[in-house]
Amino acid sequence: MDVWPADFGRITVEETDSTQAEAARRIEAGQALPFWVLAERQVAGVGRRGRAWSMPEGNFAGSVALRPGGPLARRALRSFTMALALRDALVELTGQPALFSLKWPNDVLCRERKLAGILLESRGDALVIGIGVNLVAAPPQAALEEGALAPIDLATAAGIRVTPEALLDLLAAAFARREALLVTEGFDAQRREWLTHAARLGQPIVARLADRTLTGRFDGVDGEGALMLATPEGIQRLPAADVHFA
Ligand SMILES: O=C(O)CCCC[C@@H]1SC[C@@H]2NC(=O)N[C@@H]21
Repeated sequence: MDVWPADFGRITVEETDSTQAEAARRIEAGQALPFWVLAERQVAGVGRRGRAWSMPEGNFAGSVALRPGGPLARRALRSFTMALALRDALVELTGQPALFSLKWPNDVLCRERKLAGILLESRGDALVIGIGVNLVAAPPQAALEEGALAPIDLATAAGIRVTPEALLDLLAAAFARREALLVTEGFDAQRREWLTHAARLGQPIVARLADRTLTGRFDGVDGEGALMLATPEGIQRLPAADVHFA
């Protein structure tokens, strides 16, 4: 049984608009960092690129606020740290490592469907990382954007019912462990580990950018977390994109 990481606070709220906004308000109010905030109900969750994130009761909606220090670009590497930590927790809960893979930049998949999303937001010198996990229910495909990866929930995919609190116990411990390793050893070990779990590595993918869509082979992730896409015009380095499986 993992123990709660000593220096992280833990706040549980019955209902909030978004745990991202809740964490931001608490930082503003002087709450000591780092801390986790977990919501039993989240009524206005946000996803990447301003999308809405629906959260049926029983699913996991939580955010961790920390002050990572270092340059802004390196803060974003926590999306890999968090994805690995979430995978650790899910493997520990299910005992089924083969079920879970990682999709660049920061989704956790189960049976190649979207199980969880991670959102990073800066609040001054603090970083707030939000995690949404479909524990008991997934949104209907019709509620998602066209071309979005089909969602799945853990209860259906792995036949196991997990409470948000039980997931947080393991996730917080795994994240604290991996965050400490990121700080002491740097990104490369996590980059390489992330790649061993990456979905569609070496396979065709589609990367949608603000102004164009590129098709190519997913060739890896560089030392700053950018996606490397091999196209007929050569290797393209993409710091940000929406990835779709071809
Ligand atoms: O678009 C994504 O894939 C990221 C989704 C992140 C959702 C989580 S749920 C907890 C936290 N609070 C929010 O409002 N969003 C994040």
